[in-house]
Amino acid sequence: MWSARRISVDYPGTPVLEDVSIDIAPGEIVGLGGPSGCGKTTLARAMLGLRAPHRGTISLDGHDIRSAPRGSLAMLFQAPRSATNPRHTLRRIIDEPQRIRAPRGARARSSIEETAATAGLTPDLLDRYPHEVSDGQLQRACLARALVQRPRYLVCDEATAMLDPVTTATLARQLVDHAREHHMGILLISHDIALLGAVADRALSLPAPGPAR
Ligand SMILES: Nc1ncnc2c1ncn2[C@@H]1O[C@H](COP(=O)(O)OP(=O)(O)OP(=O)(O)O)[C@@H](O)[C@H]1O
Repeated sequence: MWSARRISVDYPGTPVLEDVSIDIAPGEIVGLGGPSGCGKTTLARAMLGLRAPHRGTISLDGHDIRSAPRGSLAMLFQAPRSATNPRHTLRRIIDEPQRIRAPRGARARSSIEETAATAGLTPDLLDRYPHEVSDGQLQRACLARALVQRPRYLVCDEATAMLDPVTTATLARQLVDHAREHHMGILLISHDIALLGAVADRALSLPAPGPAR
């Protein structure tokens, strides 16, 4: 179980999250909505251990998130072009987490092809550079990069916002299938209520920012 328990997070001079709790079980897809600026990305960053709450705890299987094994959590961002190196092929982009952990090796190579296929990428695209593929194809490479280490939990932060509805639906379906098969929990952040309704097991909403909070 991946949990935030009664967390509060501030940026200097800006209280963002106040007493927020959330649990995500293995294989569960939890939607997170709410108006712009309400703190969805901030909650995701806290859940990933990238921003410490000033109150409350974040844990993975009951242990503090800071001791989570490397590769157990992954994140898929909104804009693939700003999340990838334009000088690297898609193959190298997908391989990046493994290159950091275990340089070279046949096992890594074969899992790239496999993971790319899971993310809906055909092998002929793997030797292309980001400027030679569409946004949707590049986002699939980012998804493959996120999945290549078999994370136990994944955050998707508006990850389909720049894709057309058909590509979004296909990508979401592939992601859900993967999550079910590998018992991977997903925190799915989106403004798209229809997407959350179609894909999430349940959805939460953060309140609007403002003095009333
Ligand atoms: N690094 C930062 N420093 C200071 N304030 C920040 C920082 N990052 C975000 N904020 C502020 O925190 C609040 C919540 O931002 P956050 O990005 O978490 O909201 P969000 O719900 O994800 O918004 P959106 O739906 O527009 O992406 C906003 O008021 C934002 O301006």
